[in-house]
Amino acid sequence: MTTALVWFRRDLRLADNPALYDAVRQAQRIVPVYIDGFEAPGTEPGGAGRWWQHHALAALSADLQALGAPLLIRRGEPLAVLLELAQQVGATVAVWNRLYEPAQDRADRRLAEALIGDGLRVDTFNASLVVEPWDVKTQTGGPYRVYTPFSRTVRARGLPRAPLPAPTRLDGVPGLQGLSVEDLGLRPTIAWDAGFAPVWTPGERGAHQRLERFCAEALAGYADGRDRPDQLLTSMLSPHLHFGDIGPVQVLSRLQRALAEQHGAGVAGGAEVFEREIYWREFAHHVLFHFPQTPVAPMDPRYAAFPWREPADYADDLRRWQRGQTGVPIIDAGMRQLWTTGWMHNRVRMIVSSYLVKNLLIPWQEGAAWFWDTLLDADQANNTLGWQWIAGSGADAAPYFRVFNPVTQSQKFDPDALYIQRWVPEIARLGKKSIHAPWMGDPADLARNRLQLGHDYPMPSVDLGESRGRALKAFERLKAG
Ligand SMILES: Cc1cc2nc3c(=O)[nH]c(=O)nc-3n(C[C@H](O)[C@H](O)[C@H](O)COP(=O)(O)OP(=O)(O)OC[C@H]3O[C@@H](n4cnc5c(N)ncnc54)[C@H](O)[C@@H]3O)c2cc1C
Repeated sequence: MTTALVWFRRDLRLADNPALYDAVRQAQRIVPVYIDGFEAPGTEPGGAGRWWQHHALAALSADLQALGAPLLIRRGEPLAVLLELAQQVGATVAVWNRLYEPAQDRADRRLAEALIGDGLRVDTFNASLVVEPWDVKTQTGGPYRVYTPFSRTVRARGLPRAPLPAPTRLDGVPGLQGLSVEDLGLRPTIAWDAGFAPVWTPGERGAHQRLERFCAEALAGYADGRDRPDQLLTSMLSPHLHFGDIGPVQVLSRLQRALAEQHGAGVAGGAEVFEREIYWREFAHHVLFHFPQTPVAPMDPRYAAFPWREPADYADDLRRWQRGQTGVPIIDAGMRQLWTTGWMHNRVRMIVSSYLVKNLLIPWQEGAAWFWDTLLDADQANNTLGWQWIAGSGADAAPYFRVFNPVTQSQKFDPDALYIQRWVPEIARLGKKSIHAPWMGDPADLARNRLQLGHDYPMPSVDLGESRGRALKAFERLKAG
């Protein structure tokens, strides 16, 4: 009788899980295992991510229990844990799904070699990308640095497989002792997570509910509405994709079905744009894998000399940005949405990051670190790509002279100020002319609402025009060398 260890990591699902699928085909007994703290240095989840991990693990654990092979949770060095467990249950096979952060990939390859050296058979699979980073190359044989040719090549290949079914039963090994999800202490001790549960259902079922809602209610309006933070037109699948509650092959296959079942230009256009976003995620993983220094250093080395402000000088501005107290309503709305729900709309992520990096001249790494701790979808590939894109130093980045004007962005993408009203209640009653930029607002409107700037709501610490000019000069000096 063959016994296989199935090592779960960021593939917290039963359906379309190639490692689990393979194990069920080649072994009679399955031991699903999760190893606390398996992450390579630099990829450990932040506070919000740990909350998600807790709940997604609890959901997976219940589902595995129902199938007959409970999730065994252990703690320690993966090599020691897997070897000890293999010996304990007489396993001859270990399987897992690959991860692509460079440090994790290196650690996994070393681990596989060591396990094979100890006589185990090791099989690893792709569960979380359409195309693995080493599977596509430019015509000259190097990695892609530009999104459009990357996505053209990858999309032309189509999906690598149809989604795999979930097992209907599993034969486990009875009597194994492990930790409970609760023992891992993943939930915050200070209750800053109260706003997460009303919005999110981590785990496989929650992911499919999101996807179904998106196809039924949002897909047709996605192409036009995805930039509107006041509307619920994006999928909100990002944390589910990060933790592998669902995989991109499942998402794109469902999209194809929606296209076949629903008709109309809206759906076709929405599916086209949505698919492109999924391929931005693929691109981010490709770039991170081939440019492993990018989570901490600019991809374009010229930017290493960028004249950022010094920490002692920017500490106060950084704190105001983090707390949603900058005095610029769309920025504060976004930062408060992030703190409360663990997620921020993509358009607003671009606006708040541009403000931090360009208007405040604070290094993008500070923003990336805050996002890492507070985003439920914090993902080294996507977060790095997003921040370097905004800073102008990354792959296929926004040109350095593109400085988002938070006021015009706010007027354009939150035209009725519903998003601001929701997240910045202290100014919610201001009229349309004042609410996007109270410091330039109608004094009578402010007085009518008994709103004293600097007292009831902050004054911005920088002038938007001047700070934009300061950033452009700094970028020009850098370019001139
Ligand atoms: C500064 C900055 C930091 C970011 N940090 C992260 C992060 O840590 N984790 C993260 O998942 N996304 C990050 N993004 C990308 C994007 O904002 C989110 O993926 C998106 O807002 C998630 O919402 P959604 O699932 O409703 O997206 P949808 O619009 O429904 O898109 C579907 C999926 O496509 C992928 N996607 C969409 N936009 C992007 C993008 N620009 N880059 C890469 N993948 C994308 C996501 O997996 C997303 O779930 C960041 C963007 C910026 C500007």
